[in-house]
Amino acid sequence: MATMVMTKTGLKSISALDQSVQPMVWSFLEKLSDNDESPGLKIKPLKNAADRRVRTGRVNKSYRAVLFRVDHDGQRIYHMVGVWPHDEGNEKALTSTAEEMASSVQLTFNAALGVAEVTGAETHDHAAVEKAFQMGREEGREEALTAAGRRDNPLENFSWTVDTLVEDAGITPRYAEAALQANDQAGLSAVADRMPEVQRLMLLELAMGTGIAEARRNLSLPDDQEVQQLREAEEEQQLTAGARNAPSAFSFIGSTPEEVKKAYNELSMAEWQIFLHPEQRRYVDHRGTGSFRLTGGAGTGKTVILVHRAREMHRRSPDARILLTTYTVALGDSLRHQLKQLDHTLPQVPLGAAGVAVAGIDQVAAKVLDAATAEEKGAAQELIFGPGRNEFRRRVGGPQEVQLWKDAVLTADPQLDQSLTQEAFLGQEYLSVVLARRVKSLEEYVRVPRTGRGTRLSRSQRVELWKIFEQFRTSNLASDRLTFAEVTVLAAAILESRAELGRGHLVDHVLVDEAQDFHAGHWQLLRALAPVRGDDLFIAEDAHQRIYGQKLTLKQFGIEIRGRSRRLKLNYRTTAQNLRFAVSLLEGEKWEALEANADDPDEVTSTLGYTSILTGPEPVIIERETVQEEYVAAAERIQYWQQRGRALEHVAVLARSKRHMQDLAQVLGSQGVPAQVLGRDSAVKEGAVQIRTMHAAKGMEFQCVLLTGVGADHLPARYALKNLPEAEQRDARQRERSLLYVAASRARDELVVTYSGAPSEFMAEASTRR
Ligand SMILES: Nc1ncnc2c1ncn2[C@@H]1O[C@H](COP(=O)(O)OP(=O)(O)OP(=O)(O)O)[C@@H](O)[C@H]1O
Repeated sequence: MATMVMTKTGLKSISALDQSVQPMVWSFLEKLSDNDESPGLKIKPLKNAADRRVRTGRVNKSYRAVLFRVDHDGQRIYHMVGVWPHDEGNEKALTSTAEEMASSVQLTFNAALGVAEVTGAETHDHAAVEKAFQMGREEGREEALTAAGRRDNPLENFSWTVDTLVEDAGITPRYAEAALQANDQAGLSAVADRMPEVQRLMLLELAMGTGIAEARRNLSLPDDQEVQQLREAEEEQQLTAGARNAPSAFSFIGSTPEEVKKAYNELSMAEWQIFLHPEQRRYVDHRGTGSFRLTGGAGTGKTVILVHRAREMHRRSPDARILLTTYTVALGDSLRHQLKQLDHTLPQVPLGAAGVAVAGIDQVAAKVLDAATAEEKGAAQELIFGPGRNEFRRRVGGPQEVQLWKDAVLTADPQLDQSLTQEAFLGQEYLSVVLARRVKSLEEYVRVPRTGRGTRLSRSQRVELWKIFEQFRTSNLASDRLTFAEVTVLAAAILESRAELGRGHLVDHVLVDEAQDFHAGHWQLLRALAPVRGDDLFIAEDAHQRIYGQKLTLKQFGIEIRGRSRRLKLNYRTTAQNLRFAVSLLEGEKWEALEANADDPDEVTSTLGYTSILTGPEPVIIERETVQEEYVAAAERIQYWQQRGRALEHVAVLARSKRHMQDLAQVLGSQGVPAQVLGRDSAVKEGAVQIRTMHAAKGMEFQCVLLTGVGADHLPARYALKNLPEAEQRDARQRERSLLYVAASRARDELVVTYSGAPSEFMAEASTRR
């Protein structure tokens, strides 16, 4: 029996194959691990190969697998390099043939890093190289690697030379030279793209400003002593140990046919499911003494880590009750889908059962409340609202809640400045002060600390405001209504009192995604869900993506993350070009995370060192005089993408407000572009572009994104700022800026921004920084 190792290039080449061929590759690997001498496999060495270990094997009539065979210490290992067309009958093939690949690839030991690597594959990857050059030409410029223009190569800031890159960082000399010649981050990513995996990750670490020793730690590379020992070992041992030392490039998928089959059944073809970055792996496995916070820009893999971590925690403790939660129901659905994709055998269970439960945080609150006894509900109501009874039948939020605030202001008729009677201000004050502090009377409200609230209030203003709050509550009580925010604090109160009565907690561990948007009620609920102990809460957030909530201090909810917080910098979604654009929208603003790092308060919200592993065309900005012309230009761009083979359903057209979506659909339709207007939960149809609001694109990603309406008239949206007190206006403006960042960072490959009239102030400011 032989051990099967999947290389990252191997996985990529398999996922590029037709769906009907992919299972044949896995069945080939299964048979190979059982008996590599089976004649049907046709395992053959190749004459004149660059590496004597190389073998080809028959997947089917048209495809051959390319593998390395390593025999060490009585054990046989096959490294899957990939699957390509067989040369017979494929003379005109555009892609490389298996035989061409097999003749050039080598499995080598990188003596500086102590890892094995596959080299030589890129010289035959005609299709990828051609695509990169074509992309560059179509955008009217050379490929980023050789692009002229502003020099902004991050390596230059750290005085790297070819010699130090080669000797200390283990980079192959020709890549070291190319990396130092790159004009900018995008050029560097283009070079990195061609490099063996561990070298690539090392180069990106250096580009983020990490020193060699730290980079080695981040990449979980072996220490000096081990590398030294391996340097002196025989080659077969170097390659065997070197593959284990490089889990980001090689993954051991099994040493029996059953194990290989299990790997196939558990894993689909997505890279993130098999090759986690060593740093991601560390956070998946992290065990701590309390809560932990992971922060990082859009696309740095926070969700991927949470999903893996949920599975890992379940594997370690099958009896543990784990909750994976996020901001909305739709994002919860997407988490559920990703978890299933990662491991369809993992039990997804109802809240509070052993296994992993996945739900939006408001769903969790509703479930707790709905499952509570009448007695528990009564006690919680008493604690939050004071006397009175409500059956908790009707739930309100959104525009309905806005109307209720308007009605309450009209009825209460307070003596207040207009800015203090805006629904946005009242809703925040009610949530962050009245509900969060469980204020039940005027006496309590005039005395309660309002920490973190920007707008100061005098005693008499509080007296007038309380009239509105009281009216709001009285009318809701009479009509049997609860706001979603009220549901969260009631649910928290129910869980707290159960714990106080010694009846335990609902779950053991909570994993939170999109935490930057959670409000005070959500945090109370999260704290009450799990007992305070090791790994109780694992929180993923990005302060730059706060588009709903306000900055809060977690300590006030009994959540202590100081000293237990880390930032991710490597972006897996967005190309270097799009990332630079998105980040330029953020700079020049003061950002605050849920909690600063004690030793470096600005670290959490810094964008310093954000780096992308991908490269592509520069974002395109299209300016037109009128909205109609703008939308027509959008349609033309979509047609251009379509001509280049993009499937329309992978194109997202994002708008600031719902009311623009129908207009967009109408103009796109009139230009012959099929379009679908989607809400958060709508299913996507094939063959039509997706029109969504920028808000609804949160947490999602698309191959191509068209950001429309990024003009001064729409961003920031006037209605979002109207008549608010000054401090609230600042927050609201920041949320609008974040919204643009969220929307811009949804693009995987290509980003186009359109506006009519003058550009948004956010764009104008950013263009001076790019
Ligand atoms: N190790 C990896 N290998 C390959 N792809 C990865 C890896 N980690 C993450 N990705 C991919 O990068 C993209 C972004 O990941 P993810 O959604 O987890 O980021 P995020 O930090 O949660 O983003 P956002 O904050 O914007 O929601 C996804 O397409 C994901 O599959």
